[in-house]
Amino acid sequence: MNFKIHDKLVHEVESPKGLLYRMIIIYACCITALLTVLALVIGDTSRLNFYFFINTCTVAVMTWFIRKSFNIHSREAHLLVFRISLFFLLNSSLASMAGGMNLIDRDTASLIAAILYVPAMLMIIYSFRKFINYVNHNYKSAVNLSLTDELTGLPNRRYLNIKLREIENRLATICIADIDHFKRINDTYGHDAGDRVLRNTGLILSNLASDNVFISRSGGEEFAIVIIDHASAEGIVRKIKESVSYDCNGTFKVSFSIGVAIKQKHESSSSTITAADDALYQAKRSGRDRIIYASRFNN
Ligand SMILES: Nc1nc2c(ncn2[C@@H]2O[C@H](COP(=O)(O)OP(=O)(O)OP(=O)(O)O)[C@@H](O)[C@H]2O)c(=O)[nH]1
Repeated sequence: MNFKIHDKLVHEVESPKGLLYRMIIIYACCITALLTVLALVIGDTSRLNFYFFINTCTVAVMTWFIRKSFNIHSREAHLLVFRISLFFLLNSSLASMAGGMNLIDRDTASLIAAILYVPAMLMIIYSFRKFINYVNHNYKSAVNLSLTDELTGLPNRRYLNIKLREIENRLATICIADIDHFKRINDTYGHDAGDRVLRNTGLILSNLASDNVFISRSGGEEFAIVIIDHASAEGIVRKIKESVSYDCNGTFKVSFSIGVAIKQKHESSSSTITAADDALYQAKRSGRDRIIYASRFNN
């Protein structure tokens, strides 16, 4: 299978194509060399001082940054804006260098440097803001993907574990719902039919989820439901069971067995899950297609 998983948001190109960035390096080197030669030949050599050294270093750093930015592979427009802003900054430094060496009038040099510097900074601010949005957007997508079950679109087991940690000190009702004889559906009507049942169940369940009702696919044909601080949990469980039990075009019937356990504030989520699992096991043992509450429910 030919697929590639990218593990970076922004890629550094191993062998950069195109000569543009090389041309900028050559341009920066040539202009710096030209300014130095002009200063030596027609200018005041006393100007080749610390100020000159600082400017040369700035130009070298700018050129290095431009080279790095051209080595980054991204089709995002803000990267182009960033590259242009770096080029403006480079020229701003070169103008200031020429002014410092008295090769052009200092006021003119300062004006050119300022004119280039202002749009460069605005473009850097713009591209930085866009870059942050780009990173945040991709981060959100990655988090959503890691917490969502691909087949049903419901929260997955990882998300369920996060939810269980969140409700550690809260009163909640936890249900484990399992499709009855799902293997038979797969074996008789094919794996695709089984997948369709799971997708359809996911669709129905996602419509029943709310701020207080968290519904996830915890594995295979099993769904975990967490009802938080809800007085009418019993009614919700019944409604969920009724909604997901249906007749599939007259060919087969989809039914669920559900085990329910109440989590008291001081109880751990994991012990409640175990109690709900035991209740589910009883529901399966006693004929399936039913809701069984863990004995602690009545305590
Ligand atoms: N189509 C499909 N089948 C799956 C998926 N995940 C798990 N299964 C199947 O689900 C079936 C679960 O079978 P069992 O654990 O024996 O449970 P069951 O047949 O529902 O029987 P009971 O739970 O006792 O009613 C297995 O055949 C798995 O291969 C999936 O994503 N898609």
